[in-house]
Amino acid sequence: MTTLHDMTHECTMLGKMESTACDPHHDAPLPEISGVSSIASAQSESVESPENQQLRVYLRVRLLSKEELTKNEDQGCVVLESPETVLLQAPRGSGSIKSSEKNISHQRQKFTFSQIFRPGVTQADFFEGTIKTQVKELLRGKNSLVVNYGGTNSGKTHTLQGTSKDPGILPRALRAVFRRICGRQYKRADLKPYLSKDIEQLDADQLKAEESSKETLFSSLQEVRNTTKFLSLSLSLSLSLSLSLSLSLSLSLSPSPFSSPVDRADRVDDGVPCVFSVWVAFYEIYNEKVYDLLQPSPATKTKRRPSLRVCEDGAGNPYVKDLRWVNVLSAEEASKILRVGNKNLTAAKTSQPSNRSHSIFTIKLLRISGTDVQGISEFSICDLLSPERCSKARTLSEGLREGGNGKNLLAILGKCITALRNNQGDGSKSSYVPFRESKLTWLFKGVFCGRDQASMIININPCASAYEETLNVMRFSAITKQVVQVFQPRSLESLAPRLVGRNGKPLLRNGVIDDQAVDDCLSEEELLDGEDEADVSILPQEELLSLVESLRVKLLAERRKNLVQEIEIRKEMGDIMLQQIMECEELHSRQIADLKESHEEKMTSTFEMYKEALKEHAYQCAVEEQGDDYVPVEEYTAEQERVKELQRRLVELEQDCQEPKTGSHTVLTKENAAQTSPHTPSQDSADTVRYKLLYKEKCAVEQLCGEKQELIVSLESRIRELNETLHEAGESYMEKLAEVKQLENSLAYEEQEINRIQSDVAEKEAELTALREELARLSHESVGPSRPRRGLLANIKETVTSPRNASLCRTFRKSVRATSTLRKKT
Ligand SMILES: Nc1ncnc2c1ncn2[C@@H]1O[C@H](COP(=O)(O)OP(=O)(O)OP(=O)(O)O)[C@@H](O)[C@H]1O
Repeated sequence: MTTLHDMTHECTMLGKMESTACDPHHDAPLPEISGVSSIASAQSESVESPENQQLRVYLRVRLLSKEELTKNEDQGCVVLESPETVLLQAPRGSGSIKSSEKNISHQRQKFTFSQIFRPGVTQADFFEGTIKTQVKELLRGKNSLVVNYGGTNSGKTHTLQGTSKDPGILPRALRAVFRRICGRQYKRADLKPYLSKDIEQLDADQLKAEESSKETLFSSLQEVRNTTKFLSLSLSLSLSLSLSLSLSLSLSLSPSPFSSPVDRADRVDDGVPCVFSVWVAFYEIYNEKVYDLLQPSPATKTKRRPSLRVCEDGAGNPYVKDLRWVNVLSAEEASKILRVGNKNLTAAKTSQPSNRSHSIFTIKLLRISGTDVQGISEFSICDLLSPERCSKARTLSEGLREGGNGKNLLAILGKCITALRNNQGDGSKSSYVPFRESKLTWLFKGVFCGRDQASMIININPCASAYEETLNVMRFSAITKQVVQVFQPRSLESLAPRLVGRNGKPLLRNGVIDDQAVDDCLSEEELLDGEDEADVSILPQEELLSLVESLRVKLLAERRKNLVQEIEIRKEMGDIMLQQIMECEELHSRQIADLKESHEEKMTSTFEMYKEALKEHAYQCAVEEQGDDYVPVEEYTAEQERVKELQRRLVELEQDCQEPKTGSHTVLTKENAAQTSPHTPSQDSADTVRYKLLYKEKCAVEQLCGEKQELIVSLESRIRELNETLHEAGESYMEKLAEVKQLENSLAYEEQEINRIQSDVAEKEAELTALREELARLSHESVGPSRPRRGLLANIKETVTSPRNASLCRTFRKSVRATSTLRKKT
């Protein structure tokens, strides 16, 4: 019962892990069981030092075909900057360019990867650089997952399966496994994987059935029939070989790429005397339903393929119930299984064209020592459906079923990875990792709990026409790249596989058959089967019956306990999810209210702005229409006020004017009345005095008004006179101004004249000086015998002495004098 208790405890631990994902700072030691084998302790060494490593994401860029090159698909959309960095550049005319014309950063996006493989990389180099280490780890007992992802026509199949001449990573992984276990293969298929981490021991009948079903599976392959002769020949040869020679049989059966000589260094040699058994399974997840690809497709289209359930074992490890596991003895056999699965996959696709799915190929490796299974490890390769196909594949009803319920696998995968990344951020947060939302994430929850290794291969197509899809794929991969995987210490209980009977109860303990466990197994069988219970009753052993009874009670109690725990866990998860949903809802409603408020404010201010603009526009239009006749509103209002004031004053004045008349009239009337009606004398005299006073006042006011009127008239006439004078003065000023202008013009003219004359004078003076100099020279020459003057000299003499020239000089002097006088005047 110790084992049962430990399992329950671990189940609770897993439950916690599930709701909060893994806590990288969780150091609490997990329960251990005593008496573990050497393999288990070897594993515990690595357990003690958890290894943190980033989820490795590899990028492979597909080679462009000749056809694509002629279609000008190579527009440099994918630029490999370094072995880790790639730059995506939107091609001309793409949607990205159009939508981000203003934002250059949208046109060029950079992504980093663990490693980038150039288009020309060989399949062998790609395998060596990516998952080879994971395959090695499989042989050391570690579970791992490889996710192959990419857009349509991006080379996913080429990367995963390749061709017979140039195989992809999956055939190479199978080959590597068989190469490494070469010579240490467990040839019998009597130890079979059961549930998630357990082993079922097959009896002779089961073994026969297993072998015949494998035969049937292989015979379903068309090509197997074609090569039967060759295989039977090889098999007969192999049977005649000794055991050591038969180790290389798998290689001799393999096609050329698999026939390389066995590398001894590659073999597992850890000093532990154990052998290995390899089992494979191939299944697909389509529309959240799991289908076994090793089960033949139904013959008729109307018949549906049976779907399988995903369950969890007692330790909380998920597994596909009733999945077919096939024992393979060579890489060639494993490849055949792959081909059978592919065939069924294609058949399913043909029957339903939209039926595209995520397919998973799993290798389970059993490490056997004697009759004891020492360890079991798993290596899965998942081929994810391309994002475009994913959306195309979903019809309306499927979309409602899948998308409407938030069951889009890629979205969930993204959510799980994001939650895992958040949890690994600073360790303070613990987001809920929703791996149960999809079958795929549930099946590989070990990865999300940080127990198992994982890597991702991203395939991209560098064609310009595939740019948008490539960008989406890269964005998805960008989430995964940031995840740091933290390998949690595992309980040794979970590491040690258990040999179980048909009922799933462990039959082995520390390598020897546990009689008690076998008894328990039988008893449980009886518990579950009423008919068998009747058989027990005929057994003579009373003790056995009482033991059975007590075990039944205990089993019931345990089941109830498990159920309560499950309910509690579910409730806790439900509460957390509800809380998160409510928080999200509250946050969203608050955001919506804020947005509404701000939008309303913006709308009001915009409305006011438009109102003002409209008013201004109307005003401008009115001004333009009215032209000179336009009177501003303010002026018009002021004018109206003035008119009102004048009217009021007019009324007052009229009243003022009427009152005295009425008064005098009243006086007169009263005087008449005094004559006619009998009044008291004192009253009459007071009234008379008052009226007289009023009359006097009225006369004084009238006189004052008259005077003022005269004054106004005289002032007005004065103003008129002054205006006239001003007008006259203005006119004379204008005249004077015109005269001044005229004078200025004439002065300017005179000045021009003077300047001209001055320049003439200067010229003449220069001429005169030259003549004088000439004269002096001539007079100097004339000291000698006088010679008759000729030409110019004779003329100069005449010019100097002639009276006409003397008068010219005088005129010149006069004009100079006049000029200087005029200058003085101005
Ligand atoms: N690295 C490569 N080198 C050369 N050719 C390649 C490479 N990768 C893919 N191809 C070729 O490109 C074509 C498409 O590849 P593949 O069928 O593997 O794409 P896919 O992503 O699986 O397509 P699908 O969308 O149908 O799933 C094939 O003709 C394949 O041979």
